[in-house]
Amino acid sequence: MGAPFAGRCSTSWRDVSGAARQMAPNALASTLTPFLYPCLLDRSFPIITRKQLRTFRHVAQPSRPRRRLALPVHTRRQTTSAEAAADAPAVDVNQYDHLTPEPPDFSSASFTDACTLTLAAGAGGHGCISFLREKYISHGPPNGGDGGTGGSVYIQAVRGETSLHKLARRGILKAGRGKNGQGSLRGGSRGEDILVVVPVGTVVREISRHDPLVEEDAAARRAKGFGSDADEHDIDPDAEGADQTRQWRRDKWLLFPGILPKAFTTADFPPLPRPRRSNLAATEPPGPIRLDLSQPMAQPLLLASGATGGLGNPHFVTKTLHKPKFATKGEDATRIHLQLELKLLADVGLVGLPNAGKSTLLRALTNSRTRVGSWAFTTLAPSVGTVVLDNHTGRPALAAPDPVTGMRKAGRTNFTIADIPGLIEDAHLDRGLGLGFLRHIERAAVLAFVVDLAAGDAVAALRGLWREVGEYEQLRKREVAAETRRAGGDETEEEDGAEGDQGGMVAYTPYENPPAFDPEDPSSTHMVLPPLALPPISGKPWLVIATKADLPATQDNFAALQCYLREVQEGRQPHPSGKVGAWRRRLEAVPVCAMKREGVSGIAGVILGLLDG
Ligand SMILES: Nc1nc2c(ncn2[C@@H]2O[C@H](COP(=O)(O)OP(=O)(O)OP(=O)(O)O)[C@@H](O)[C@H]2O)c(=O)[nH]1
Ligand SMILES: [Mg+2]
Repeated sequence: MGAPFAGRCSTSWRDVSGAARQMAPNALASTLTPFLYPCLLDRSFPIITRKQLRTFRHVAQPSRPRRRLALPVHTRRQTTSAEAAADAPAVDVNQYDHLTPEPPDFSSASFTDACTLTLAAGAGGHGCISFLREKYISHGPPNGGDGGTGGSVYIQAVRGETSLHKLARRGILKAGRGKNGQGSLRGGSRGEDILVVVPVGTVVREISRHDPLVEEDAAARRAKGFGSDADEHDIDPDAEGADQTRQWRRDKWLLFPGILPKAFTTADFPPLPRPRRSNLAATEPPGPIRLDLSQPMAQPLLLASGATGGLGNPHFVTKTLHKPKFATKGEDATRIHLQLELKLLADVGLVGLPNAGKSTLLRALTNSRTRVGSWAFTTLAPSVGTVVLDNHTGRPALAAPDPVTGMRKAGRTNFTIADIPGLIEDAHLDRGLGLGFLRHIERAAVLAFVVDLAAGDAVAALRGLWREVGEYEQLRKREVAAETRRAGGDETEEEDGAEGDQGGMVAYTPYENPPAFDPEDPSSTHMVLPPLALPPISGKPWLVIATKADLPATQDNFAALQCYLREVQEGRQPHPSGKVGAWRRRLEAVPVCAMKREGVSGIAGVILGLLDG
């Protein structure tokens, strides 16, 4: 019961409630509300408890409005079509346009293209200490089951996933722990596996790893006087004292209830069994993990196998010890700290200054609903659109027939275009949104430089864009070289213009055609494949799309751009990237007004020529 309201009003609740009981609720509401509500609001009503107030509120609820009866049809006033048109809000049905969209038409998907993630395999379940108890067998033999193996962590690249934002939010993913063993020799069940689903195009790099078994081995080596860099083959695992460090590890043993911990020092404990790995561990990729999941995977790939479970007490029966009252705990599991980086897979990458019209162009070419606005950095996340060719019927490939088979490639029915946020001058110094988004055009087969003809010198803009792309390429090379050094691989850096490397990255190939596994070769696993070779960015075919050609006084700018490209193609001008072996076979500039879809239809043909040529 709440505290009563204190007040000065002389009317008592009893008077009001007595009156209320005699009146119909609606009548009460209409009669008393003008009087009561001010009293209640300034808390001047005497001794009304909260419960009474609730009762009053219930009584004074205004009744629901009555349902109106439908009028007979003949009594309704018929409105003429002219009147209806005058009353209706002025909506121009032709006003909506895919290229000048309103905010509700913008797609707003969350997008994350890089994140770190910790994956923890499941720990093993504990072994069980149990003894057979049956009628007439009061002290039977030990029958504790082994602990279950922990859950494993798998990864799979699938089509349909487009972003890493869900994983970025999780931070850590843990597989299930194995269940403990039980009596009657019942082993614990396996822990639950987890599957990390990533978009196709994700690059996975291992940052660090916590492997309890490796750390225990290292500790054992140190205890025996070997340096941490001692070769594994130098150490005899069965040597006297090899398991000394594990023997007295209290935390590895489970004791029967009632046994005091001091029994560890007095009882004749067997040596702790050597740590075991589950059989699945043999199929893990060799660490440190570096994967390029550039294809959809038919099956998940194991990243970290669960730890093995502990041993039940029957394992410790000896000639002298018939009823061991101890079992071992399950092993701790591996934890891997990974960096995931998504590099969108698109055939064409749009590169341009902010506000150049990239997103409008993407909307003109595809059904993309990317945001468009007349200010810089409208686009904050990359988006990919698909250009459908000839209504999905495909078109004959332009490439020459294969000299061996004499067959032409299958007709292409579509190609994809990636729109990324705009680059500004000195983006490599982290101005604007930086260069990070260029990772999404790294794998594109063709680069389309989008230049705004109405925003000053188009040639200077093109040179500025190439400068930033060149800086990005240098940055990536340094990163890859550092990563290769960390992984203990080849330290030599690739020469400019040579085949691009992936920092020893292992490209994933579906399981259908696994390379032969050679048990004699320690480096041979089903994952080791030739490194992926991509041409450097300056070696990719490229074109220039000159936007806003509808605006006045842009013709001269376009003519100067065309002249510059012709000179670059003929070798009279250096390539804008400054690289010697850069691509300059067929340089074209396409003038368009993306907002009115003018000149856009020719772009698909030019791009197809570069893609298939
Ligand atoms: N006149 C004219 N305006 C255009 C054309 N293309 C785009 N615009 C306008 O230019 C402005 C910028 O267009 P966006 O497509 O958002 O430019 P963006 O390059 O994607 O810009 P960021 O996302 O900031 O990098 C918008 O107001 C468009 O309507 C064109 O061909 N002609
Ligand atoms: Mg944009």
